[in-house]
Amino acid sequence: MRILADQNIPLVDEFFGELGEIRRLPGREIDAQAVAGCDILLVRSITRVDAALLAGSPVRFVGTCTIGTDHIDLDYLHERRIGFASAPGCNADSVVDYVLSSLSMLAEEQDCRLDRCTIGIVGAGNVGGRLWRRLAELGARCLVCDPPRALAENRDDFVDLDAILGEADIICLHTPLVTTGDHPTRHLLDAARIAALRPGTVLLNAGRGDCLDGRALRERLAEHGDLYTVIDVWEHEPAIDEALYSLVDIATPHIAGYSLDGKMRGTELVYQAIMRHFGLPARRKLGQLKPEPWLRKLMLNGWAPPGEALSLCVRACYDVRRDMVGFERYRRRLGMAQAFDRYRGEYPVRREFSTLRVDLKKNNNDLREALERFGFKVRLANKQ
Ligand SMILES: NC(=O)C1=CN([C@@H]2O[C@H](COP(=O)(O)OP(=O)(O)OC[C@H]3O[C@@H](n4cnc5c(N)ncnc54)[C@H](O)[C@@H]3O)[C@@H](O)[C@H]2O)C=CC1
Ligand SMILES: O=C(O)C(=O)[C@H](O)COP(=O)(O)O
Repeated sequence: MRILADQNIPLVDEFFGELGEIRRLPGREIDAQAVAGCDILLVRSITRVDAALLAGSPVRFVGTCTIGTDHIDLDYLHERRIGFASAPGCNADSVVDYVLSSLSMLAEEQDCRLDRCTIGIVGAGNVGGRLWRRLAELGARCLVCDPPRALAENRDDFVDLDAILGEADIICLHTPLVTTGDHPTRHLLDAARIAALRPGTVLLNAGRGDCLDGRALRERLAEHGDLYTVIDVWEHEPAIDEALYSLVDIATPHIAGYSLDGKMRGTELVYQAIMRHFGLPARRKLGQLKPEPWLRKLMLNGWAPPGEALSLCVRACYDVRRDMVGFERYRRRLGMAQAFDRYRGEYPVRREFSTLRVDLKKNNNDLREALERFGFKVRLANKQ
């Protein structure tokens, strides 16, 4: 079989080498000519997969090593009986780590505590659901909006979006981009809702750029400057609105899910789906291929102050400031659009919180619980 893969997908040789010949291209260069001679197409979110790309090609299977599928014309694949797989949940923990790193940083700057905040979560799937669990365990009050789940599961513990806008100190957007049906998300946060945000609200978007009206946000920030914003996903990536970028507190180039663990898990999930589709045994396992993290453990004294020790572990494992500063450095050198893609292509290795083990020399329940709630593994060293 002939396989064409986005060059930013890790472990392609290791997982797919046995299936045939592999060719790699930058995602934005995958065009109709490139797919003309391939049976399996492996993409990430920047390649639009539709009739314009695939008509007349021999492609029999499309895999996207991402959670989002808004770049894929699923109806077209279905009509043409082209097999398809995405990688649900693959990098959900990485996005949650990104959110916790960003919120911890803001909490530190503003001298406030997350467990005393009301946090609105919009979209409670793999990402929002896991964030909800971790924040609720931390003691934060969470208001969660997910109308499709509220309807399907007949639950009454969800609230509507406007209630969140009026009450939450922090609002985290984790919705997919949906343009049809009863619950579309394009400009879910539109000009009216952005105007309704209370001064001082922290607004974070790590879903899709189009879920939020960027122009309205830019106008509010330019006129009032009264929100804290964390924006990872943007309209018109990679040529994003520079004026908005310059007003945002934490601005990153769509890397919330970019841990090595999340990306490799995405490859493995698509590999498993392809082997199932073609009736072949899936012998390769990610466990055999994943490198050891370079920071495997930290040792803390039991009397470490929980707040400080927690933010030290967060920063040691993943400090969102690294990406803000790194992206800005690229932007100055290359200009926005090129910097956006290049930073992602050359993304430094990042590991999930769950890869870091924290050894506590003496038990300290508050610290142990806080670390575990953030996703770190904790071991009591004096019990070994
Ligand atoms: N910034 C990044 O690097 C990443 C971004 N993403 C984005 O995050 C999105 C969510 O990821 P998952 O949670 O894994 O997806 P998921 O499919 O598990 O969950 C999405 C949730 O959003 C809900 N939803 C749909 N329409 C809604 C609406 N109008 N209002 C409120 N909730 C609504 C769904 O019912 C579902 O529970 C992805 O579709 C992708 O676009 C995902 C991974 C990385
Ligand atoms: O998984 C998703 O959905 C994402 O948004 C990806 O993490 C984005 O990565 P790329 O597909 O743009 O490399």
